[in-house]
Amino acid sequence: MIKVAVNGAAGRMGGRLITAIKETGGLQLTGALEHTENPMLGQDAGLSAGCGPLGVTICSDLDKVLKDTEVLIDFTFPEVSLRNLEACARLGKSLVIGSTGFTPEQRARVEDLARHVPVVLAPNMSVGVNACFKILKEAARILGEGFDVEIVELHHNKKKDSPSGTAVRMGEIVAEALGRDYNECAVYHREGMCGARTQEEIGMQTVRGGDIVGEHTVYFIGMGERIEITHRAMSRDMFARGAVRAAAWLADKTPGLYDMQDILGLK
Ligand SMILES: NC(=O)C1=CN([C@@H]2O[C@H](COP(=O)(O)OP(=O)(O)OC[C@H]3O[C@@H](n4cnc5c(N)ncnc54)[C@H](O)[C@@H]3O)[C@@H](O)[C@H]2O)C=CC1
Ligand SMILES: O=C(O)C1=N[C@H](C(=O)O)C[C@H](O)C1
Repeated sequence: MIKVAVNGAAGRMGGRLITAIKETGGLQLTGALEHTENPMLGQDAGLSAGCGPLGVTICSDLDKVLKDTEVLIDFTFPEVSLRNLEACARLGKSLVIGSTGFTPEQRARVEDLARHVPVVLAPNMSVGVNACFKILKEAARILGEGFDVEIVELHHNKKKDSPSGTAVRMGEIVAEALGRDYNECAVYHREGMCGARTQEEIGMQTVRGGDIVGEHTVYFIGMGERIEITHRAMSRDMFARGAVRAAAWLADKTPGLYDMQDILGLK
């Protein structure tokens, strides 16, 4: 049995992760962690997730949980995931990070710490989105400079980071395939007499509302024709199943920074 714990256990993803661990053979839930102020502290993690009692109490003692855990799964915030990665590096534990919104400096710190322990960092754990990443690279390569690229993402009204980690990754993939630097060509805002779009820019648009789980469309807009590559998430379960698959995959890996493309054999 691979011993797996979840950080952010009472969150939207936390509940789905606990359910996915319960439903996956060969994995055992060894801990459910939450913020010290979370009202679900002391509750059974399975009851909180809605999948029946599991005998694991939601707590905030990271070091205690890590002692009896091989892989931690963390869907919270970049600052929290980084702090937990430092603890994992200290104690020799593996970490799957689903949190999004990392700054370049935070991402560099993850890369640094991943020299000591195995880490998966992926803005989207779904098979469908990772297939889109592959398709986008090929589409950008084929379509080249003659098509304007615009990316639109839609998410629920509680999402804190913008654009989504997935949309940024899509922008990076397209930019790289076109020989551009994403940080230089991404345009997040257009208002007033801002002038015509340049050929190089990649427009990044964000929509927030209601309970949208997550939608991403990359538009390749040419003269007289347009290609739209869209992924729509209908529930959070496939993100959770992807993360749990990543945790099982990571259990026997050597230290290093991996992503879902490694796990799915897409590299
Ligand atoms: N990589 C992927 O496939 C996906 C990534 N995400 C990302 O996962 C993250 C979480 O998303 P949601 O679950 O929707 O958010 P959420 O806000 O519902 O859950 C976050 C949980 O983390 C807890 N938390 C905050 N600080 C903590 C701390 N110091 N220690 C322990 N727990 C702490 C909160 O109390 C909350 O329960 C976001 O960054 C989101 O973008 C979401 C879905 C899929
Ligand atoms: O916050 C979310 O909900 C999601 N976040 C991820 C992202 O930022 O890309 C993945 C998914 O779209 C859901």
